[in-house]
Amino acid sequence: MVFKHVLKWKRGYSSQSAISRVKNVGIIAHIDAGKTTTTERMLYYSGKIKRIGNVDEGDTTTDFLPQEKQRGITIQSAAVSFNWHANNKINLIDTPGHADFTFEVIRSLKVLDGCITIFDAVAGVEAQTEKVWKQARNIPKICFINKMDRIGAGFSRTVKELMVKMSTRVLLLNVPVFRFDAAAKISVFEGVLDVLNQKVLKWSPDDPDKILVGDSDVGNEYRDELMKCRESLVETLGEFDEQLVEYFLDKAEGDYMQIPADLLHESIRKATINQFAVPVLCGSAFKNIGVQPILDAVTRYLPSPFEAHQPDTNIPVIFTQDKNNGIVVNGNKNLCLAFAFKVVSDPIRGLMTYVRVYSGKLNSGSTIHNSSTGETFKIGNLLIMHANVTEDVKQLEAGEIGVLYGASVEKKVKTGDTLISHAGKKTGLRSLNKQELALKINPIAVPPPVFSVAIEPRTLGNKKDMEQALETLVCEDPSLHVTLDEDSGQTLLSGMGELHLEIAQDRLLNDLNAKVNVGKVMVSYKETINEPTKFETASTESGYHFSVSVEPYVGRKQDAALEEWHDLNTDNNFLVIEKSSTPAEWPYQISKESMTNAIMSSCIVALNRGSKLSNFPLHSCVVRVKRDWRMPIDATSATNILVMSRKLIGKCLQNHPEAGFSVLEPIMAITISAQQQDLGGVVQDLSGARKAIIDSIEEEDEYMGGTNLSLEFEKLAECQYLPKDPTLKNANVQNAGSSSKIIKAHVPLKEMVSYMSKLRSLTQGRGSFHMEFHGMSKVTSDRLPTILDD
Ligand SMILES: Nc1nc2c(ncn2[C@@H]2O[C@H](COP(=O)(O)OP(=O)(O)OP(=O)(O)O)[C@@H](O)[C@H]2O)c(=O)[nH]1
Repeated sequence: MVFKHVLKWKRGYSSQSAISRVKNVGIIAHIDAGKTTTTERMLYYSGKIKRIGNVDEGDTTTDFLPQEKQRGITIQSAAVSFNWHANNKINLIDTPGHADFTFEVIRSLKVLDGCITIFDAVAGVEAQTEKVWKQARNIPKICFINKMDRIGAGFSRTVKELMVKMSTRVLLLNVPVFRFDAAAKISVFEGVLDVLNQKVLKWSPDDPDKILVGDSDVGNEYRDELMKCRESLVETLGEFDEQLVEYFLDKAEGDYMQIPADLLHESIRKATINQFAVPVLCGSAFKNIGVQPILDAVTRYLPSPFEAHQPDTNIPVIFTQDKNNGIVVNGNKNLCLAFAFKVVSDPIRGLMTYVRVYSGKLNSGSTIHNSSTGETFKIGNLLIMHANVTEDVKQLEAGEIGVLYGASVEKKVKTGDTLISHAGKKTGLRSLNKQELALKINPIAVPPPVFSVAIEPRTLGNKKDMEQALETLVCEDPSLHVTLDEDSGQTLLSGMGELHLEIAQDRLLNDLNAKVNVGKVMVSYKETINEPTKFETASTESGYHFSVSVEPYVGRKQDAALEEWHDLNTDNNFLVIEKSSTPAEWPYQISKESMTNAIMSSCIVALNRGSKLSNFPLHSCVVRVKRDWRMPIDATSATNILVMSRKLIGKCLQNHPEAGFSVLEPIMAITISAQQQDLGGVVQDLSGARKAIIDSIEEEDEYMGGTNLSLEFEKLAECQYLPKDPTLKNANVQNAGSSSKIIKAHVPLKEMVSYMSKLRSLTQGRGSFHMEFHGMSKVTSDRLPTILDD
């Protein structure tokens, strides 16, 4: 397939003006809000696809994995590039909404400059949307209130909830327009009132290409509404934009209707980029209503790579704009800084590494330095992705998202690595100084896994293939973890939830053709240490001396002069190396990084093996290396340190009394929506059989989420002009007599296995729930025997 819009776009856009027309945006929301449906319409209206696919028929562009088509849900983020109005290029990532795939969202957010947040107008602000909104805190957003065609859709109710729950001001760019169907006695959603251009836009329900644009004079029917919306918009912008206030008072003579749309566009753009407020639009993606205005808003208000929040780095750097070279780090126009955010295994190309280039240019065939691993190698080919279709390119420029692949890159780059190269053909990396080569973009935090399954090869001969397939799986999705229990020889695959593991298993068996047996889903328990162990010491005649202890992690009281902290990036464990009396100049032949990496590897293996109490991996522990450590000056390998430190940690754990450890279990925060008549059964089941702690039960209409709601935004929401929600009346007629309640509780994960089917039977399918990891908690003594028996 050839994308004519891609070809039209003039690549090689080093000039400032071209980069400023690129938008790297993500589409985020709770499951089923309509992200993929909206993405599909955007692709259609941009001309990128000729036919609209639908989630329910399994033929959308971005949900192309067989598992996505079968289940009608997004599992992996898919990137598509398209143009909007000739010169604006949008690189869009459709992200999954299910909580089990949160890591997929987090890693996409890391490389995005702006977000479109989608809300289901009936469900309002849902739990996962709140969560991803917080994760995207540095990223400017626009909001789309979708599913306005559904009975019970509440535009204003959702906007109010949005303001209060997300603590944000809103800028209503359009508001819904309804037609009253006298025969059915219901209000039917048919378009929007465009507040800036003072127009009514109506779409034809049967023909996605027809927009029935109203006259610029909106007529008496909508004039009053338009005035109120404009007044509210200008008043909100006026709090932020003095120039707009001046224009309003002087040139517009205090008339909200006299402010030109262009002036408002610029003001909204500044307010959005500075995260003073979020623009809000509405529509129904499924009915093809209100999608084009989202694309206008993306190109007008979301930041270009120039204006976006630049990434956080290990060493402070200065990002500047250069007329000819785009974004430049520390004034070095030849330095290319890129970040790997995803690795995918492709049956033809092998491992494909998705990167975002932040500065300079990444050329195919150039030599790059992976500053996260210290390795240097040549890169092969470069691609730009359009969902599952590829475009070969010679160069990726600052602001672009593309893919590296080829034998020379395979296994040399993993998710979260920083890549550095130099554009100079002759000198290459040699022209970069030590600091530039050590520059790292802060990696992506991997959430802890809560469920596991045991995996075993069907025959001994399948073992190697199994290990390779698991390696590929974890390389693609670092939120999956593989651990090997050395005593039992059992391999465990752990993930974020039941669905996450189900999909991983599907992929393992069907895509990677692993011949394995998979056990039943189990909760991932951990254990922790209650007080520090004794120091265990090893000294050799050849000059090695190490003393190690294991202690509970109680926060990071780092004293940089005395000790160095290293995050083991798993199970909240850390390594602390106390500073020895090493001279300022490192005297040893092996580097400090090699020594540290060897001890870190030992910590991970030894802590994973558990203690005398159980063999659950240790969590929230600190391995401390006492300051009297030393090693032979002329040692050339870190193997001795690796073996020695692993044995010492094992000894610390084995010599510590069993009572000095506690088992930890994952606790989940759950939010259940149930109707009044089902409430008793649901609450009884939760607090009885499931050992839940019920935090609150509230009326759904009054429910506004967490306890830290900002009073300031509650007040602002009261003052914000919001039109009436006529379809709420339709819903009230249909749901007369049944009010919904929201139950919030904390429950051990063990008690929530297969809860969906239980809730269905308790509520006759009317209830729904959302669950997210809250934290690890010590298992009480009454429950411990059952867990250890399990
Ligand atoms: N009535 C109505 N249904 C919609 C609308 N938009 C989406 N849907 C339906 O809502 C369901 C979920 O849509 P998706 O586009 O898959 O939602 P999503 O947010 O991408 O879902 P995940 O990626 O799995 O989180 C599908 O059945 C869609 O047909 C809309 O505007 N109106």
